[in-house]
Amino acid sequence: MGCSPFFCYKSGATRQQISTHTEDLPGDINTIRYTYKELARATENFNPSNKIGEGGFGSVYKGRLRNGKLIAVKVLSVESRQGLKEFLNELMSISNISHGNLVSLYGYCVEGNQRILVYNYLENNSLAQTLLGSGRSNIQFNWRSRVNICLGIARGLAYLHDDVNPHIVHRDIKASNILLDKDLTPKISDFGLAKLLPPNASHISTRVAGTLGYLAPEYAIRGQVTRKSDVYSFGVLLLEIVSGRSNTSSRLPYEDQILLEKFPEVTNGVLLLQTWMYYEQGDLAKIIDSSAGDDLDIEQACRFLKVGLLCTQDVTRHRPTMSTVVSMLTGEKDVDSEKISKPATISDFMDLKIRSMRRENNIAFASSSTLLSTIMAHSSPLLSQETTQASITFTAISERE
Ligand SMILES: Nc1ncnc2c1ncn2[C@@H]1O[C@H](COP(=O)(O)OP(=O)(O)OP(=O)(O)O)[C@@H](O)[C@H]1O
Repeated sequence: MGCSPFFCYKSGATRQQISTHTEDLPGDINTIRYTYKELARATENFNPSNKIGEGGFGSVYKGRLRNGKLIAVKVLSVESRQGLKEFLNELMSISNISHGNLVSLYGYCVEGNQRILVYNYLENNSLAQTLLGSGRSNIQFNWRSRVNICLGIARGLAYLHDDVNPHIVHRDIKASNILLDKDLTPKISDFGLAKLLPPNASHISTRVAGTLGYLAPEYAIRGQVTRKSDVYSFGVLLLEIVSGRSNTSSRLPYEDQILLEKFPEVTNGVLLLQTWMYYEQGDLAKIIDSSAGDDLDIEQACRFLKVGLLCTQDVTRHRPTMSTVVSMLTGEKDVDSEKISKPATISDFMDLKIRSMRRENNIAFASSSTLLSTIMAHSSPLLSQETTQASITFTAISERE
């Protein structure tokens, strides 16, 4: 494990102190600085045919360096101020750490308005586009490969949480941030929202960011970042990998429509509640992806699902640490079923909030935008417009009503 001057706070710089002006870039970033010309050459002038993705940060291009190495070049969109902050954040979060289940940052480029990150190129795209995508991928995720993916992500997160000093909370663990190499080894990517936990701090308060469906409720409500908020997101991801379904998908198989009758307020967290429902009925195997392959080990898959339920418990101390999760996934440690109760979903909170606001204000919301702005005005100051993904669901709730 690397311990950079930044991570040990020897540089005296904290994330908050670093301004977003180019000239104030921290000098102790332990990685290669590329010229814009080099990266333009590698990507054939950022040719659209080399574009492999688009995220909140900007566009991602595939490229080849002069030494033949394939790279992924992430170009920050110029107008994105928030992205600029994330650029510095990502750079500092991962430039000095390395683990087999984290993407490797090769370097960066800062020239004029340009801010670019350069990673190793991962051949098999993200879990969101392959396992959970709409049938465009021809990768077969048999059970063995899913076990390796779940374990790899758990190990990568345990490393960030326990082995790096200060500890890192990723804050945006989700299927589109898990990239796969040619052997389907998972690599955690996108450290734009990562937070460094100061030594001895149990949590830090922050503006809420992240992605709906994976957000731990206490983080969404109070903006408190702890390692347990990542554990929650990991739990959701674990259920998605075993079931092959997205937690936020509104497209449910016909036989599962009953779930929406049972929990009519739910617009996301569907998979979580579905898993809980089958767990209560003693029929957990029903949620396992039917295309998990001939090598499926049903007992192991059910254990993974129980770990997912444990990770998404409402009470944070009932969620295991990531190193315990690793032990439970490998079978070294038993899963304590007695600790499993109904998982928490952010929908519980939003529905409650809407109802209590209605009671308080006696209002019928005229439109989704009125609803959204009223919620924002009444919410904890930590809940902000930055929570763009959450906004979508606020809207969805109001439209359904
Ligand atoms: N190192 C890489 N190797 C191969 N493809 C990559 C790499 N990094 C990113 N990509 C591709 O680019 C896409 C966009 O990545 P990016 O991290 O910018 O956004 P995202 O995680 O999909 O979305 P958001 O920024 O909203 O969280 C990924 O889904 C993936 O397809």
